[in-house]
Amino acid sequence: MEKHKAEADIATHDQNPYKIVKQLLSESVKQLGLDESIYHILKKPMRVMEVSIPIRKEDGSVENYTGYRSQHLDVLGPCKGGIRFHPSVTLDEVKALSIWMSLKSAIIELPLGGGKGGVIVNPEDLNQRELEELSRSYIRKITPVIGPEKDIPAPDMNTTPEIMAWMIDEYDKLRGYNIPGLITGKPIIIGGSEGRLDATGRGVVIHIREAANALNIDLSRATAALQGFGNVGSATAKFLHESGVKVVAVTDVSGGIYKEDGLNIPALLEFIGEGNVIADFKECESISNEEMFALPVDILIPAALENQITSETAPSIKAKIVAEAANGPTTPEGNKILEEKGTFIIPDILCNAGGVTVSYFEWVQNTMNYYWKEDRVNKELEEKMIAAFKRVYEMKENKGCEMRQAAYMVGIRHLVLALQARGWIQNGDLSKL
Ligand SMILES: NC(=O)C1=CN([C@@H]2O[C@H](COP(=O)(O)OP(=O)(O)OC[C@H]3O[C@@H](n4cnc5c(N)ncnc54)[C@H](O)[C@@H]3O)[C@@H](O)[C@H]2O)C=CC1
Ligand SMILES: O=C(O)CCC(=O)C(=O)O
Repeated sequence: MEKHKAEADIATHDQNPYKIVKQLLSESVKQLGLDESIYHILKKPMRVMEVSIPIRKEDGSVENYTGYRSQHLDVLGPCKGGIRFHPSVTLDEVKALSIWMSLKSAIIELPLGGGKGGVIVNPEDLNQRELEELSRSYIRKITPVIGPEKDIPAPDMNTTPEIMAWMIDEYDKLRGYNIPGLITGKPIIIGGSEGRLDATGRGVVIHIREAANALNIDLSRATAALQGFGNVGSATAKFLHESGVKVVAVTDVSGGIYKEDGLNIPALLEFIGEGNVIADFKECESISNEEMFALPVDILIPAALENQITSETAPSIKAKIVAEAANGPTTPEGNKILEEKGTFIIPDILCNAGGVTVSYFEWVQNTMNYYWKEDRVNKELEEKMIAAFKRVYEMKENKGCEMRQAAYMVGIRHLVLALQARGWIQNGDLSKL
């Protein structure tokens, strides 16, 4: 076991998500009164794979892309987590995302570990054939480390059910038979789950509702602004609108739109569903991310990238609730500023856990080869989200800390109990847990 101090190991974190998550792990291990060795166990993924993915482009040239798969810890069950296609993917980002997956599953008490994958690529630079080749080739390269009992990928930024279908098809070809439990977030016709597409956004809005109840905020009079209108952002907007919340601003990579008396969310969903971008939606004012963060709304939802709420953007934020639908949207400096203002933060590892929860249901259905109706999926999702919110909120109240520390402590507590049961921690004093 390494003996050096956690503080020295972390050094300055700037905006590196791996350093940020290590800092949070270290603080939470200390706050739980656990031995520092627990931090040293949790800080490192158990396995990381880097692959090269040469693709023949349409013009005959070959481009060699880099991909990763990080498996953090499988003491609770097989690793699980999405695959991201994005030009800013780094190994440290994928490692951090895999640690967040472990914590997320532990908070929800799913029998799953944490995994995450990524390829450094801008999918907009590829045509459909090249994208399919990249997806199939990536899965071929990581085949030795994945499987329904080892590590189960799923969608994340810029990856879709169609991409999941290519990936599982490639894996099935290599293995020689149909293995639906390999990947979740698949199209329903080949074993996907009802409700998975909307699950992350549905979960985000359940947590917003629980937070609003705790803060005595009437959602039918509340306003919201959203960064990101992809899988997570669009579903979040839909359920917010259905809950009576007035969504006044939305941004995506093309730009942003604002309407003081509320955007027409059903029309916007239809418009985006037809392949358009936010910036082209008519009869609204244009707005930048920075302007949107500063709006006098009740709820602010980052649902795109990491490191959006920073020392620069946080001071202008007026929202009472920040619901982190994205992974890692707030830097430690941004977080400190929000906490000082008394903003209620629903941390990513709790807020966006609806996705992996329904992915878990999909994997269960694949294993049983028996498929649930959407009502059952949504009901069981709701139960798990409410129970997880309660666990984190109670930890916050008991320890007198903020929601983020509470979520880390709930996740770490669950992981530590599994480590102890497996004999990794011999004589640990876990009585305070
Ligand atoms: N898909 C899922 O089930 C889950 C996703 N997440 C997280 O949610 C976040 C979003 O993921 P998805 O919706 O799946 O990705 P997506 O690829 O479907 O959508 C991403 C959205 O972010 C927008 N975006 C990109 N750069 C932007 C910028 N600079 N400013 C404003 N908007 C920008 C894109 O235009 C797009 O609307 C990520 O952090 C992801 O890790 C978390 C849990 C589950
Ligand atoms: O659905 C899954 O298995 C994972 C979703 C994911 O990547 C995430 O929660 O960040």
